[in-house]
Amino acid sequence: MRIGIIGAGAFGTALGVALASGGRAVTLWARDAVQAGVMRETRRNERYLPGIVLPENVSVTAEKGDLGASDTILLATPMQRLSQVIGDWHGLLDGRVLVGCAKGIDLSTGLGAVGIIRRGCPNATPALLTGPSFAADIARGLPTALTLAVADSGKGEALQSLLSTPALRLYLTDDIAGAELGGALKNVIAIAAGAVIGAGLGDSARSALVTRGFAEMQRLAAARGARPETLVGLSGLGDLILTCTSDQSRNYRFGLSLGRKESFDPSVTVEGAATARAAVDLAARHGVEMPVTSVVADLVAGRKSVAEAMDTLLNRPLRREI
Ligand SMILES: NC(=O)C1=CN([C@@H]2O[C@H](COP(=O)(O)OP(=O)(O)OC[C@H]3O[C@@H](n4cnc5c(N)ncnc54)[C@H](O)[C@@H]3O)[C@@H](O)[C@H]2O)C=CC1
Ligand SMILES: O=C(CO)COP(=O)(O)O
Repeated sequence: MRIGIIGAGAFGTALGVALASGGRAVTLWARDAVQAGVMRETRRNERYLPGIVLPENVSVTAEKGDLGASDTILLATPMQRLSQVIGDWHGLLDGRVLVGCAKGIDLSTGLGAVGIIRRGCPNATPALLTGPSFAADIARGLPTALTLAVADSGKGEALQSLLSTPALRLYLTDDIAGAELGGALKNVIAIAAGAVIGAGLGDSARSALVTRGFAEMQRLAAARGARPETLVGLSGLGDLILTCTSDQSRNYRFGLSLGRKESFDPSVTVEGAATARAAVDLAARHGVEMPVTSVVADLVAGRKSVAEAMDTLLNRPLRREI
């Protein structure tokens, strides 16, 4: 069975490498025919995943039809592009097993990856692959554990074995809302964590912010029907810890640049920037307080400086912890 992957960026390529190294045949689709050609020739993706060699059983293509042989297709494009990708590919995708790999909340609908897949491809079996994993770690075959969220547990188990390898260990859940929101909101908190460190406010401040940020992630997730235990699992707390503490994270590095008042390459995918805005809207709809997310949205939009954002948080009325 050939696994298809749409999106030959860092994560799509890394998953292709990991699955192929685990013995699966993979078709990796890149939207740029020139990039696909270079990848086929050099067996590398130097722009997005430098230093990694593509195994022979990864076939790189820019032809959509080449994905027709794959019953299971991973969607590895950024969140704010997913709706468009599903629209472009609708004829080929509907009815297949579609695994969303994007972390975020769609700005125009407030939906997560599974919600976008369900809306665009009602006859597909949607799933979400999320959790703590840097593309470079996965591609190097380092041990990684992720959450696979699938509503139908029978289909979920089949997919879990198909996408697990000796180094890539998938844990199954049917809590789609919890998995979607954990992965989406941790990126917003990672921007805040980076900003605090970048501005020189210290590790104690970062820990406070990450913990209070986690409290608001849990509040919004509960309001959206997620199970509390999902938020303390790999897709929530696990990914929050990783992203708020590692320079490998683009969201964290973007936060660092805000804190240091440095510029940041706008072509780099920073999912938490748009998701902060989307989460503020969602929180307002549910009457949930999200002060950290709200100041991140202000920071990203240039409405507040890091100093003003910290003042806003520190001047909130004192309250009980829980
Ligand atoms: N890089 C990482 O370590 C991880 C990334 N993710 C998630 O995976 C998703 C994708 O991220 P990355 O691969 O890292 O981003 P990236 O920036 O490395 O690559 C994005 C890819 O999507 C393609 N793309 C963009 N718009 C497209 C469109 N309309 N149609 C087709 N292809 C399009 C780009 O050409 C590029 O190949 C994000 O939601 C990210 O949060 C999840 C776990 C780890
Ligand atoms: O989702 C990730 C780690 O789990 C990747 O984080 P960044 O998108 O911040 O690089």
